[in-house]
Amino acid sequence: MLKILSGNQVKILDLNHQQELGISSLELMEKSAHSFVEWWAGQSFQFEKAVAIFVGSGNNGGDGLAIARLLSKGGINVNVFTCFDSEDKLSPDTSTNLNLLPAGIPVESWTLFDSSRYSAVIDSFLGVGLRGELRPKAISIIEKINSFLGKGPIYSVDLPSGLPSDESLSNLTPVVSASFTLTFSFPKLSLLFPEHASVVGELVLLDIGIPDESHERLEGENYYLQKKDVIPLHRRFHRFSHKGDFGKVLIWAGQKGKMGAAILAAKAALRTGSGLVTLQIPESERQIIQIAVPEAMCVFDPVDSHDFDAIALGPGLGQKISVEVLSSFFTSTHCPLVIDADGLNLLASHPELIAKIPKGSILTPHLGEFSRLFGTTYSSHLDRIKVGREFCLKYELNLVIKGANSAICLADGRVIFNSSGTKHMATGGVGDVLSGILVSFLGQGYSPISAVLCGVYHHGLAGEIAGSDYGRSMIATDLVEAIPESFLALDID
Ligand SMILES: NC(=O)C1=CN([C@@H]2O[C@H](COP(=O)(O)OP(=O)(O)OC[C@H]3O[C@@H](n4cnc5c(N)ncnc54)[C@H](OP(=O)(O)O)[C@@H]3O)[C@@H](O)[C@H]2O)[C@@H](O)CC1
Ligand SMILES: Nc1ncnc2c1ncn2[C@@H]1O[C@H](COP(=O)(O)OP(=O)(O)O)[C@@H](O)[C@H]1O
Ligand SMILES: [K+]
Repeated sequence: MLKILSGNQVKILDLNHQQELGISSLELMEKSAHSFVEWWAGQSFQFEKAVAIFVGSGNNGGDGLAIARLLSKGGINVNVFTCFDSEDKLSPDTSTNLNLLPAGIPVESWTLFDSSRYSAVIDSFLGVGLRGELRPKAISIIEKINSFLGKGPIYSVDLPSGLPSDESLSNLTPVVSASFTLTFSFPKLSLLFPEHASVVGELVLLDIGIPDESHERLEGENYYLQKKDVIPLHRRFHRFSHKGDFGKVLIWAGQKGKMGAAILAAKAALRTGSGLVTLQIPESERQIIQIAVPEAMCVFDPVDSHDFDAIALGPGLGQKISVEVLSSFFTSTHCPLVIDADGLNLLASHPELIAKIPKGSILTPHLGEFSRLFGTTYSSHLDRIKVGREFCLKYELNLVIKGANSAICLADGRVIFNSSGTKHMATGGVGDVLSGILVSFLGQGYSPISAVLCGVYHHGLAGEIAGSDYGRSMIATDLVEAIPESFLALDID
């Protein structure tokens, strides 16, 4: 899995890579620029006017100068705007790239930028080298770049200029507001925080040939989960596999008026491959379930949890369950649980129960549920992750902090950011689907860590697949129906 490094570690990563493979920093810069331009070529952009490229004096600026040269070579009209006072200040590779710039490309000071004369802007002013508070001139440059907002797309190279790589900012005014951020090698931590969504825009990760193992050798506990990581985590079944092998799961969900949550979770569990799905629901609501999900069975009284391989608790459940019932359920249950929605709200009201949750269980709060559970309204994702990580280590639980790039805090202390998903998933019931997927993997005998990684990844991928068909009209049911395609995409049968 790809380790997310800090901005400070990038230089060490580059140096190690140079020493091991004999690739110079200049060659790495060239690779970065090539990966940017290749992505650009794949987008088939058609711009009437020129592309403005803002370049700083560090290596981020060097990337921009190499990009300017390559785009110009490809027939694109580019104009370079320098954000430095004198060429003496340039990093060595940036200086080399300035000298390599073809004579025909206009090079002017950033102060001369007139936003009406360009179709697009490339922001390669500041990258991971930003340190401390922005200086007044840098703020003016960022404001100049942002004067282009509303006139066309802004493509930020590595990071939106002004955004520190590892911090959470409460005030985003002096940060470039990118339409796309194209980041090299690994996503910088701050690009994954919801509070920065408005400046990061669409996030694109560009491979520059540094293998995951080179990242792994450096310190850190944050990772980025991709398709290649989850494929080997899947269990393979054979010709003689029977429904018992695929697990018996219980979903304790639903109340009058909220049976949709139970239906979505049950369908998702079945589509993920569960052998047998049983719903624990109020008896008055049984007909809804038996008609909507004929494959599922129903029980109406508390059951013997030993009869199940995994149990999900919470979707649409309401909060009328007594603390005594919940406490004895946790104490008598030995299989791992998935706890979502009202299950989490009940825990928030009775935090003394947390210690009784079976080890390895998966809790899936969205940001609101997270704040309720941890008793404070968090505005910084960095704080959420820190608190979530300590919680998981203390109680040996796994926590999915849901949203774009859901952050998965594992019981072993790692924090894993998911790469799959789409904004079209922000619609009611999509979280219930996740509960069904997760309990299904647990029931199929996946370890809690494999279940949470496979589950969160498939959920996002199914969201992407359904989103590409339905766009903003996508509903949670579409995501359930896309689960089969997400297995096909990973070649899992
Ligand atoms: N493996 C990879 O990821 C690869 C990374 N590569 C690229 O290198 C980039 C990192 O380059 P880097 O280290 O040279 O730093 P960079 O972001 O250009 O910033 C330095 C500039 O910021 C300025 N500055 C700093 N603080 C400031 C402040 N508070 N307020 C105002 N200004 C401030 C500082 O000014 P100075 O303090 O020197 O006056 C200097 O001008 C990385 O993001 C990626 O794009 C690729 O080329 C190769 C592979
Ligand atoms: N913008 C987004 N990008 C990617 N995934 C998203 C986005 N918004 C929501 N999601 C995902 O959709 C699900 C929503 O869950 P939740 O808020 O519990 O919904 P509900 O309670 O309506 O079922 C989560 O898994 C979350 O990660
Ligand atoms: K930048």
